[in-house]
Amino acid sequence: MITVSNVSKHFGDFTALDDVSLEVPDGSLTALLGPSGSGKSTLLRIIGGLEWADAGSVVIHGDDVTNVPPQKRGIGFVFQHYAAFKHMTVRDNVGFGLKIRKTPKDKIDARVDELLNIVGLGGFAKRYPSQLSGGQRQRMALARALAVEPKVLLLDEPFGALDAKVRTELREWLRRLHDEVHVTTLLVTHDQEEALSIADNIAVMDNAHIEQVGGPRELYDRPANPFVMGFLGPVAKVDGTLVRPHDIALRTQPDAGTREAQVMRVSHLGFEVRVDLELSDGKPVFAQLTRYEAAQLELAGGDIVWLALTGDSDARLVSEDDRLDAVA
Ligand SMILES: Nc1ncnc2c1ncn2[C@@H]1O[C@H](COP(=O)(O)OP(=O)(O)OP(=O)(O)O)[C@@H](O)[C@H]1O
Repeated sequence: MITVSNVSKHFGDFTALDDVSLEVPDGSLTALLGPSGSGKSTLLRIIGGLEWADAGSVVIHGDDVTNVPPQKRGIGFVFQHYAAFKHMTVRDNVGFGLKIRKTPKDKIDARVDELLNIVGLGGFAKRYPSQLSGGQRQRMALARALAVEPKVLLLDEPFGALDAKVRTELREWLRRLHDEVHVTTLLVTHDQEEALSIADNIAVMDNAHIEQVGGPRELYDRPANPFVMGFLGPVAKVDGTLVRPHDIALRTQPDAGTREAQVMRVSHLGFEVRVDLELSDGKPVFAQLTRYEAAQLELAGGDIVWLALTGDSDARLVSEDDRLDAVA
């Protein structure tokens, strides 16, 4: 377990972390999720010892490491732009940490072979980093970080510089890798889909604070506040109630509790159909239907429909914040 207690960090008079506490369970893949500038990397770097906290403590597996230098914390790091040794082969890059720890050569070779197989680079040992794709390089970085058997793996947007398709492949690969090696992992990402799809546990950050910690489903279904709700998925606002647009049903007849609206536009997005509407007070709102629901309603621009809120009422929040009138 990593336990962060009451950590604060300032850069001049700017507050990057304000009294932040977090527990990362043993063996979990936990994501630090939040917008740019929310303090995710700063928190990760403080856990790793690359940055000092102004106040608070960091305990890793029972040891207070608050004043321990990074190389003595038992941590593996991977950053967005991985600094590989260009003049060394993949084998030597991955084995580097073991070599400087004076591990016998046969042991290094065996461990590097094992790791290269785990990260799917079995046939690449003799290549140089420049002969790898961006995704392969990041997998090499993971192998190198894992080589010294770290207690904790810290990943700062490890796939951030790769194109969307490779990023999706690598995130699934990371999840499988984690299921295999079980090392306690903290992943910084600003991508809610990435966090929801691979993390066991997500800490949502905003503005130097952790807003909520929970499993993906819990955060999506029971967000603690409008920020978490809006950051994890689309939100529609109907008369001060924030709902997921797929929790809005459209009816062709009024009923108790329904709300009249006019269809402005119907967009077919594959399985999903997005219906943009205008409420009678002129406020925009949108609903997400399945293509089957939409086909049954035969909606077209200009139609008058009635909105009903469906789904779990815990998944709704009440907010008078006008910035959330129509968040796409
Ligand atoms: N060394 C520094 N000196 C001054 N300000 C800094 C320093 N490092 C970070 N900051 C500021 O602290 C805030 C938090 O930065 P941090 O990198 O932790 O955010 P982040 O959530 O990881 O964002 P991103 O996703 O953009 O990396 C930012 O406003 C940043 O400008």
